[in-house]
Amino acid sequence: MAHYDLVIIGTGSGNSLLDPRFAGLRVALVERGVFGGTCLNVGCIPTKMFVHAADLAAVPSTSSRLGVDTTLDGVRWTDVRDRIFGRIDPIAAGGREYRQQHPDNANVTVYLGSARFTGPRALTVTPNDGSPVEELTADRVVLAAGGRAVVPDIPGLTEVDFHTSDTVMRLDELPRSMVILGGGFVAAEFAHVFSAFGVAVTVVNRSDRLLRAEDRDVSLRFTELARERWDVRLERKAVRVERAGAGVRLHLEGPGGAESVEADSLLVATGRVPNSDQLDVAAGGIEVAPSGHVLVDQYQRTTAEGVWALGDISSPYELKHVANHEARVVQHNLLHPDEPIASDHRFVPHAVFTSPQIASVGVTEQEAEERGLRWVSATQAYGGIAYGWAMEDTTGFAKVIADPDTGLLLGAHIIGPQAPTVIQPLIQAMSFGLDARSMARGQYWIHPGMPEVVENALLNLPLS
Ligand SMILES: Cc1cc2nc3c(=O)[nH]c(=O)nc-3n(C[C@H](O)[C@H](O)[C@H](O)COP(=O)(O)OP(=O)(O)OC[C@H]3O[C@@H](n4cnc5c(N)ncnc54)[C@H](O)[C@@H]3O)c2cc1C
Ligand SMILES: NC(=O)c1ccc[n+]([C@@H]2O[C@H](COP(=O)([O-])OP(=O)(O)OC[C@H]3O[C@@H](n4cnc5c(N)ncnc54)[C@H](O)[C@@H]3O)[C@@H](O)[C@H]2O)c1
Repeated sequence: MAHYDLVIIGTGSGNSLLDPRFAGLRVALVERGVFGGTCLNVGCIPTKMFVHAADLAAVPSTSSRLGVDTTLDGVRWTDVRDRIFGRIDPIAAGGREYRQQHPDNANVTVYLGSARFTGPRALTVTPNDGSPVEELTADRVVLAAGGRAVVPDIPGLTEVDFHTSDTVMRLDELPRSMVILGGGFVAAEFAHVFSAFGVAVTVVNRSDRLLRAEDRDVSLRFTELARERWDVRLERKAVRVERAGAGVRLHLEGPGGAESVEADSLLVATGRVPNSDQLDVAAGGIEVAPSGHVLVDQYQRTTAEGVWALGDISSPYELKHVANHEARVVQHNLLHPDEPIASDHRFVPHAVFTSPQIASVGVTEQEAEERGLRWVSATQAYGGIAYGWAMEDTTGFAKVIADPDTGLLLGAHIIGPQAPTVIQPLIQAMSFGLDARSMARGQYWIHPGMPEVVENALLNLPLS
């Protein structure tokens, strides 16, 4: 049995905890999969690299409106794929080698295997290479073991070849058609990527609109635009899956009765669950929410003494910038146990890198209503600002929500070009308590820049 000062489970955001300040501690780092975790290997980074390529491939579908006729001569899928993973895979391997071999990490032992609790701060690690199970104990443990894609219990699903976000980016060739089950982040981003590359995409969704968690107007606008690009089947329940030649057939039930949809490939994009069950955290005295997320306090401490958690295993946000923030909090609290700092989850933004892009921070109008807040809102179309004219944009808008008395921003929701970039000054204003009027009139806004959509939305607010 090996004893450590600190055991970290998971090398996504968990790997970023270690720096020279931990050199005096005996540390074990446990990883069962590819070093670097979800964001680097199968999440944010490769998806956005595919999205950028897809945006280029989509240019001909929009440029002729502006009098510029272009054509897409082809998408060399394997070149797109190999450029992306040719960049990412060496980073993952380099990260592992650095922890395993570099003198900076003389105090770090890397275990490549699956960790599981057997008692308070006591674990087994089952090595990936089949060597004997190791037992570890530690003074302190950090859970950074993330989550995994959910595979719903649909009859026949496990008998066909299907993909999740873990595998779909490494396809050998582009399919002619793809059915995507789900209507959230992953579905919206991959539907854009594959359809821009020429794949006929069908999206099957349970509810009556896509990206349902977004502001209602954003979700409705996105659904309307999605229906123009993809075969979108709403309010459908997948009841059975079967092979159809080399592809798959999904049997659906919906408002119009029974129907089926066939495609060369199937992408299951129905959410993620935390990996707390596979770690058997209960054996470590660690409590979880009904969703499986490990319960943490404001300092990222779990219910077990000496055990911290961060990122997707404990955070319902399931976003990398949240995991990074929480990792910095845990890092500080491990180094300075007598002066702990709290995580700040007040203004957590997110973006969906689909087409058009979507970004959001703070409450929606629906949430403001439910919470009984005093609020006003205003909207500005991209089409009403100069850069929107340049792009001939007819569908994008920015919505801001504010307290009518103080002018403090409560939320912002943008659908349109560069939404994740355009929203950033609003996140800053909310984070630093800048009111809408000061924000709009207390600074220059570059003319004619895209952020004028934000300036005008702010000026449109009916503040008292
Ligand atoms: C397709 C996709 C696209 C995404 N795009 C974005 C985006 O654009 N922006 C954004 O903010 N977020 C995005 N996310 C979410 C983001 O990737 C996650 O929020 C983030 O990676 C979580 O980091 P983490 O450190 O908590 O967990 P992870 O990065 O998942 O790391 C957990 C690690 O723990 C390991 N592990 C798990 N169980 C065990 C065990 N028992 N023993 C040993 N090791 C174990 C895993 O192998 C993994 O390497 C995306 C996610 C997906 C799936
Ligand atoms: N740009 C980003 O930040 C980004 C991109 C991708 C993923 N992510 C993260 O990854 C997480 C997972 O993404 P996701 O799209 O898989 O989840 P999601 O929660 O966004 O969407 C899941 C979708 O699947 C549907 N669904 C759930 N169970 C179903 C079932 N049994 N049958 C049919 N439909 C079902 C839901 O109605 C929903 O439409 C997200 O929570 C997000 O935080 C973030």
